Amino acid sequence: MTFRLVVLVSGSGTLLQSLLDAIADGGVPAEVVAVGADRDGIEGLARAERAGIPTFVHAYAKGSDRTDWDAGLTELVDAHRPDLVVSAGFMKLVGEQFLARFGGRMINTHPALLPAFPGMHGPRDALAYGVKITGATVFLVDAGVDTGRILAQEAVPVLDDDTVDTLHERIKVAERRLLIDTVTEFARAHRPGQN
Ligand SMILES: Nc1nc2c(c(=O)[nH]1)N[C@@H](CN(C=O)c1ccc(C(=O)N[C@@H](CCC(=O)O)C(=O)O)cc1)CN2
Ligand SMILES: NCC(=O)N[C@@H]1O[C@H](COP(=O)([O-])[O-])[C@@H](O)[C@H]1O
Repeated sequence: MTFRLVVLVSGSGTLLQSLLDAIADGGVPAEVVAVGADRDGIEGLARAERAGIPTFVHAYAKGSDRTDWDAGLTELVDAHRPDLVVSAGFMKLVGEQFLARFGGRMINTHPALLPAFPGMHGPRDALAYGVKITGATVFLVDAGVDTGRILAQEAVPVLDDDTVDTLHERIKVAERRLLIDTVTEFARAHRPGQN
């Protein structure tokens, strides 16, 4: 039985791509059955379309009811019957309804060594603080902002001449490794004796 992944993205989707490549290479016993986004016109969705993977967009209109948005996202994701939801650069917080359905089986990758530098700007905040070591974290999503149980972490050095972009790119190399390893572990645990 296939281990079904729904991946949520908001941007360029390089983490999604690394997962797709690892699956295609036979390194991850899972399938991406859908890719969802909170905005249209992003490279993350184009990557999914090129790979022939169904996509959906569920945008949040500023000022509208966030609970309704969360319920809509829950149904859109649930329609694809995921075993695991992967937030790979998804820039929206999921709420109560989403977590009632997918709590314990939604992971997120974050570009900092949590609990340091949570939120939307991990690399920028680490650079501004002046730390010499930052990193990547994969964790189980809960109701807080980047407070869920940590599953894997990797340290990444900050270099003297780093910009936010050069630092973020170095962190993404670590994030890709952690994400592939974590998804593989989930998929293996789901199919005991078959891997
Ligand atoms: N309930 C949770 N949802 C999500 C988490 C989480 O830890 N708990 N992690 C994220 C990803 N994330 C960082 O890792 C993150 C994403 C978004 C935000 C945020 O403050 N978003 C705002 C505005 C976003 C926008 O500009 O569109 C919002 O959602 O209103 C913080 C951290 C995945 N979801
Ligand atoms: N707080 C969430 C957050 O900062 N997410 C980050 O967005 C990037 C997405 O890259 P990608 O679009 O190239 O895959 C990744 O670094 C991911 O950790």
